[in-house]
Amino acid sequence: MDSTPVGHGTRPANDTAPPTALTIAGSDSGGSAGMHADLRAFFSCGVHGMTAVTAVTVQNTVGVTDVVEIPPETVAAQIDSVASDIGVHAAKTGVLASAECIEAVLRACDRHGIGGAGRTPLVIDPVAASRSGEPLLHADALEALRTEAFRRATLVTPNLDEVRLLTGIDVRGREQLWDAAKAIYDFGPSYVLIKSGHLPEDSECVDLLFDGHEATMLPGPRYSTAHTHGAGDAFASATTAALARGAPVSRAVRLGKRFVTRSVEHAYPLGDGVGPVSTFWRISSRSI
Ligand SMILES: Nc1ncnc2c1ncn2[C@@H]1O[C@H](COP(=O)(O)OP(=O)(O)O)[C@@H](O)[C@H]1O
Ligand SMILES: Cc1ncc(COP(=O)(O)O)c(N)n1
Repeated sequence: MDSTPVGHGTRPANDTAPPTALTIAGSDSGGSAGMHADLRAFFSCGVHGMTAVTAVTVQNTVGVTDVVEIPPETVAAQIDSVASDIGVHAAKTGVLASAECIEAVLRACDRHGIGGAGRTPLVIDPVAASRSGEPLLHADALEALRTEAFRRATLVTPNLDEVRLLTGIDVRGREQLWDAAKAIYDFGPSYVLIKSGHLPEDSECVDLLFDGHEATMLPGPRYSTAHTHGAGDAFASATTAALARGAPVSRAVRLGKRFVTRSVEHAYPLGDGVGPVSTFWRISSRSI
C-alpha cells in the first residue's frame, strides 16, 4: 500500500482554519444517515463540513416515504459555490440519485480538481437503497457509476448489496470479499473498500481494502445491535475527513474503520425502527 498523501485541496488551510470536506449526498429528515451523518462525522473528526444536497428524503427510523431530487444544475452550483470560495480538501458522495445527477457532479468535480489521480481525494459511497430497502438510485445510474464515476474515485466503498447490484457477485462469506473487490477495482478506482456489515453469520465485521495489488483485511468486532442506520455513511465520511487532514488512503481507511466501529458500539434506539450509529461518540459524554 502506498503511503504518499493524495493530491490536496484547491486551497491550503490557513493557520486557524481546519481542513474542509464536502459531502455530495441526500438529506435524511430523521437525522440518522446521509449528509446529516456525514456532517456529524466531519465535525467529530475535526474538519469543516460542507454540503451539496442531491435529494431530500422523507425518512425516519422505519423507512423512506418520498425522495425529491434536486435539479442536477443546482447540485453542481453548490459544488461550484463552495469549491471556488472555500476550497475542498476531500470530498465524498452518497445518494447520487440519477445518471444526470452523476454527470453534473462529475463535471463540477472536474472543474475544481476533485477526483482523479494526484488530485483532491474523492470517496464514492455508491448508496443504492436505504437500510429499510427503499431504492435511492435510478437503475440507469448504476451504469454511470460503473463507467464514468468509479474511475475518478480515490476510494469506492460498497456494501454487499451494492456489490451484488454493481457486479452480480453474491458474497456469502469472507473468502468472496476478494472477488468482489477485484470486480469493483476493474471499474477504475484507485482503492476499493468492501464493507462486510451484511454478512450476519460472521462473528466479526472484517472489511477488505484492495489497492489493485494487495488486499488488506480490516478486522473489527461485530456488535449485537439492530441500530446500524448510517453506518456506511459514518465510515466513508470519517475516512474522507482523514483524507482531508492529509492521511494516505490506507491510514485514512483504518481511521474510518476505527471510527465506525466505535459509532456502532455507541448506537442508540430511536423511533419504532432502526436507530442510528452514534457519529458523535467522541464528544457525547462531555457537557456544555
Ligand atoms: N453490527 C456491527 N458491529 C460492528 N461493526 C459493524 C456492524 N455492522 C456494520 N458494521 C461496520 O460498519 C461499516 C458499514 O457496514 P455496512 O453495514 O456493510 O455498510 P452500509 O451501512 O453501507 O450498509 C463497516 O465497516 C462494517 O464492518
Ligand atoms: C439520504 C440517505 N443517504 C444514505 C442512506 C443510506 O444509509 P443506510 O444504509 O444506513 O440506510 C439513507 N438511508 N439515506
